[in-house]
Amino acid sequence: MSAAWWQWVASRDSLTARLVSAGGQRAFRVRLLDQRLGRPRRDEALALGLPPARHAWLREVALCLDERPWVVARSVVPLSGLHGQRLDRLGERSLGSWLFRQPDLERGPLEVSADPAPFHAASGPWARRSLFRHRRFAVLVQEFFLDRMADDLGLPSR
Ligand SMILES: C=C(O[C@@H]1C=C(C(=O)O)C=C[C@H]1O)C(=O)O
Repeated sequence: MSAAWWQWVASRDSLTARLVSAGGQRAFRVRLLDQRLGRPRRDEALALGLPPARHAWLREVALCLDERPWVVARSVVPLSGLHGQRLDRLGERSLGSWLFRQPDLERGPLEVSADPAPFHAASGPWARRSLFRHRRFAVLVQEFFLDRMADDLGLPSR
């Protein structure tokens, strides 16, 4: 991985905040692609330690700068840790801006891959995921960096 991509992929603070800052004059927007109760994929259930058929809250978004998606993300939240948090009300507000305001937030190790997003057609160089915990609330956040981000920021292709 190039050093320029490492800066993005290995960062552990809010990606939303980093995108806003890197975007400069461009307008940041979270575009909601889908949110529903459903079955996580097998690898997601494993990462969360959930029994295979257990339903979870699924949220898929595109993080856009001037309406161009730079990152697409899919988050999976086990229902057992949801106590009154209305994630469906989040809508087009960033999950990160809520998450990073929570006290006692813990973030697990980042897992990196070059897998394409299974829910979006645009391709990209890198993907990563990590588990956030805040008391009993847990969310697996999976972020797929897209080629468009590399083009707009003049980053190397990988
Ligand atoms: C986890 C963060 O939030 C971002 C916002 C997301 C959303 O709104 O669904 C999803 C993934 C993240 O990239 C972050 O800012 O680091």
